[in-house]
Amino acid sequence: MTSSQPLTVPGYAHVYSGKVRDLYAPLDDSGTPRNDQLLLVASDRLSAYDFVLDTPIPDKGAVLTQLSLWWFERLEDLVPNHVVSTDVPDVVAGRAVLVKRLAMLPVECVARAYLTGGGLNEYLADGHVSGIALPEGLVDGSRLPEPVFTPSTKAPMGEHDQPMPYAAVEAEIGAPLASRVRDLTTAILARGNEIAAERGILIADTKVEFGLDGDDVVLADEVLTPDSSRFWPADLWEPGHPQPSYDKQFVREWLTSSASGWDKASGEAPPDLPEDVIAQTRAKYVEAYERLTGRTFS
Ligand SMILES: C[C@H](c1ccccc1)n1cc(-c2ncnc(N)c2C#N)cn1
Repeated sequence: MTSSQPLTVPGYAHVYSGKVRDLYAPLDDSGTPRNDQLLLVASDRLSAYDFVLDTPIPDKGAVLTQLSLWWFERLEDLVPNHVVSTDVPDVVAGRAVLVKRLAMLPVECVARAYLTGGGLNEYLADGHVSGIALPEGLVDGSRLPEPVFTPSTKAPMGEHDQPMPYAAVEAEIGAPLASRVRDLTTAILARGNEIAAERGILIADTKVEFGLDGDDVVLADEVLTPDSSRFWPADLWEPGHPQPSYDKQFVREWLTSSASGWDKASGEAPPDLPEDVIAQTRAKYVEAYERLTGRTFS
């Protein structure tokens, strides 16, 4: 199998591939794809600087899948989720989840507890983020008084999501649903930080996706993973400059060092990662999982 062809999963038909995850549909007895469930498969692929690196990070897919399942359990009092089963084919054991197929809302629901990235750029331009006025004097990494909802569009693969004014969310999905997903998104991040901070991790921001099951709003996709969120080591938090990434710092530092021979501005794909960077990055994913869940990754 070349890296460009999706994995064959017995009993499932490939539906879609994202940067680091793939979607499959279960087949019914006649071999026809069912329309009531999906299989979400997390790969070991890692995305950095808008490139999907050729070098996989062993067990990344499994660690992030198990972490997301742990968070779903801890968020069930806030919102139901789409998980149906973790009984999946051996070829994707531990890194796939059978989920209920939902009518997905066309909004990337982002909440920010700390100011950085695109939110910081918006703030520096006019003191607001997503149209919400923030206190003066904030800098890169500043903690916000409370999590802020900063939705964006669902851009096609390879393009960047665009900030979506709250009024546009209301126009798209209606005011009641917009209010519901805003409140849920900020509550999920607040809950995540309550738990993560006790374990030495700050979750600066997160992206969640919701779908509808009839009239019910259901939490979908993955939740509070280092792929959907910015994880920062709490002991290194220092507002005023870019914070080190909990999980991607080794990759970023090597890729931007002279050792890689890569020029980020060149537009060329990054080189393969050396074994030590792969091992260190794997260890950080496992460490984040074990610190947050208190479980041993196996
Ligand atoms: C963006 C994301 C994706 C995940 C994994 C790989 C590529 C894309 N995605 C999720 C759905 C989706 N559709 C219907 N029901 C659902 N429960 C879900 C979910 N989750 C569609 N796309």
